[in-house]
Amino acid sequence: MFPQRLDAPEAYEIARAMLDGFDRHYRLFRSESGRAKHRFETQDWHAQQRAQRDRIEFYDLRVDECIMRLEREFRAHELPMTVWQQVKLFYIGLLVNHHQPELAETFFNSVTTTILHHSHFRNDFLFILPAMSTEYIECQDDVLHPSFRAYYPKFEQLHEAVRTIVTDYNLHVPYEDLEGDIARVVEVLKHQIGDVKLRANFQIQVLSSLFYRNKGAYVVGKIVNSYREVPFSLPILFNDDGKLYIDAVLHGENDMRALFSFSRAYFMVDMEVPSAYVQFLRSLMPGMPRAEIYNALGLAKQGKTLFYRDLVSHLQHSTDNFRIAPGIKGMVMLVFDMPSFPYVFKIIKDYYPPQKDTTRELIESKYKLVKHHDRVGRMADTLEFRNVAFPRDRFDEDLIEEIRKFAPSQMEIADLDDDGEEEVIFKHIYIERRMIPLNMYLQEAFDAGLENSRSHHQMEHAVVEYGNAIKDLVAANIFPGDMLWKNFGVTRHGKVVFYDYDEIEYITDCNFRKVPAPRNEEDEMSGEIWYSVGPKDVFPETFGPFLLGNDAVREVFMKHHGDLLDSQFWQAHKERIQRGEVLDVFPYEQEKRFERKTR
Ligand SMILES: Nc1ncnc2c1ncn2[C@@H]1O[C@H](COP(=O)(O)OP(=O)(O)OP(=O)(O)O)[C@@H](O)[C@H]1O
Repeated sequence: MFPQRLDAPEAYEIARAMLDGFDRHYRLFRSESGRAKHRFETQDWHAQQRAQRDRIEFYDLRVDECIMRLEREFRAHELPMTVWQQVKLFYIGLLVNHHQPELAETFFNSVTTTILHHSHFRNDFLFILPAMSTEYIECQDDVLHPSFRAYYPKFEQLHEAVRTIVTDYNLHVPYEDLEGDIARVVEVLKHQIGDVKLRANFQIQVLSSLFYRNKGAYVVGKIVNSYREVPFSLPILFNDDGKLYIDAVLHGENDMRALFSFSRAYFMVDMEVPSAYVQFLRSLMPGMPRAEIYNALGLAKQGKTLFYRDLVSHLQHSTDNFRIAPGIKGMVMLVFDMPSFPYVFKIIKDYYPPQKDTTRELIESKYKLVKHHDRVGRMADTLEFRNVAFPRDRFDEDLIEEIRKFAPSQMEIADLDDDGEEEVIFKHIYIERRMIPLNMYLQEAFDAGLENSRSHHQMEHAVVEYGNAIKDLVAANIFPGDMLWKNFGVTRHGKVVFYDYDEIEYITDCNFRKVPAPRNEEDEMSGEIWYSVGPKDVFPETFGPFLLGNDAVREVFMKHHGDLLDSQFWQAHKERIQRGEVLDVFPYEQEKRFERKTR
């Protein structure tokens, strides 16, 4: 109901207090992101990774603070709905000319749903849809610092233009060989522009802030010529002498999507108007949902809001049902999907088989670990929802039965909004990108016959990528725990990504051991494990029998990744991590990197 009169005396003050809460959040978020430049310049990689982790918590902390203030000053949970409706109108008024209105609306939703203990479903005082536009936000103060900068060189001035672009970021560290780097960059850019006439609008646009993550800083931009746009990114890294160099030119939508993938840590970017960054990035990657772009920028709550809107809209424009996900069922997770929607939904079961010695809390803590950790392109990010509702009539019966059987505590079926239609409400659910489970991908190749060169290549690719995925995880101090094929998926770009987190451990917490030699014949003949095994003991040489039953798979695996069966490999990495070394894991293929004299 739209209030006819704004007659609640406290409504304006509450709206003001909420916006103050949000503004404080964004100020802190932005300054932490802004400090990434200094951490990069001083090569403080541990601090960079710590900041990436810590920043994820900022949002919930600020929401809690804001709720405490509203309770203290206004006894917020006792306020009637008529007051909240007026608060919302004042809040909208306060958002005129705001630079992050879409984030502030989401903040409003987070605060009010917590205070009112309501589900997200169809509350007319929430921002179910955005009230404020984010189009063209740039303000007068920002004229000197627009979200992106445009450079208009002539073809023969490209070298100077790239030099200006790079030096405009004002990094306080010298380059090892800037002119050489620029020459290499220009060569690739020229190739991308192609042998075409440069039109009057020919320009290079770059986002005004660098994108920082781990040990890299990235220029992100596009070349515009007539109606054609070529997205590109320049990764800037440090050499061993503490000098900078440009490592590659990434170009085209696929390269950009790999850079911004859901399987990597969030970027640190100093942004006054995040929606302008998102709009620019969307023009580089039209196929990437805005939700995932917000996530990649560290604005995960906004990502969640947009994801939910996309899902609701998808439900309105589709007719298929939620069903049990294809593949081998999980022992601790109940997984379902909808064929027309590229995500999977995961609920923690209430009961697990005896070999899974775990608890709901432990499983949640493992998922949280992954959220906070550098996912190095090898672990899928998850969105976490509580009390989320979907239409009952979009569920397959056997899925409902499966949930009733294995996760009854997680599901309620009710008509929430009294419209005569039932909803299925999930207490707690994880959502992540759908991939092809690696066991199914391999099976596809086996079924087509490995004598067929295409299927052989598919099998080989899967096995090599699987090993690469494990090695990247190891570099980032992650032991996947359960390394069976079924726990990995293949993305649309053919990358292998891990998604089963319930047995994940830090490499540094594991003891990598060789299987001891049998003490006697009895030991040798025993089918049982006769030696003592601690809870964190891992025996890499025992991985083989589970993974390598197929001869062709074994051959490829042993050729490329035999070291994974050697405890020494794991132990050496553990020691390296304990020494504090941070390895590079590049969000692009090795072949993309420039040849350099020293590296
Ligand atoms: N992101 C995904 N994309 C596609 N399928 C998935 C995805 N995540 C899970 N699945 C499917 O659901 C199954 C179970 O998922 P998951 O491995 O997360 O559950 P689990 O209970 O932890 O498994 P386990 O029994 O190995 O511990 C997978 O084997 C796979 O078939």
